Amino acid sequence: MDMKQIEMPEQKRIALIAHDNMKQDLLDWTQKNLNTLRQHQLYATGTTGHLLENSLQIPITKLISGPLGGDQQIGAMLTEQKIDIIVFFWDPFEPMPHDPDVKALLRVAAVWNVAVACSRSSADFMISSPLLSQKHPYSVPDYESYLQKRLNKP
Ligand SMILES: O=C(CO)COP(=O)(O)O
Repeated sequence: MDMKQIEMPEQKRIALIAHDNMKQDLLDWTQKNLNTLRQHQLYATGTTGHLLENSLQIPITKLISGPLGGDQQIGAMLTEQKIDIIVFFWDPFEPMPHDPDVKALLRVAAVWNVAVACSRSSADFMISSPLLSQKHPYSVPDYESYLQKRLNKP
């Protein structure tokens, strides 16, 4: 895959998502990191977003609830570079009706080189990174070049 360099803005677009058994963990983590998180733009799936907004008292752009397609909405945003970072505390012990959507989100995040933290420990490393408050050059698939190659195939 041909890649091209683009730049993440200083103010990151951060998606926050947690499955039901992990929501308290995400609430605790966001509370602890509120001063950092409030400097960025926050997005969340429906239920997670409402719980976080009530608890943190900061604005969060809420998408639809995960089982109804929220993971896919975030996945679509990744393809347009509208989300820079995902903190997703998914539940490793509980099968979900929308497991294919969760897998799809994690795959698209890998395709578009999006930073994903799936545990509290990785989220701690991410939130304390100096890159969080800086413009950050990184590479994403070069779609124009990808398309040209496909269209020029014999
Ligand atoms: O199910 C989810 C992610 O897969 C999260 O959805 P909710 O935030 O609506 O609970």
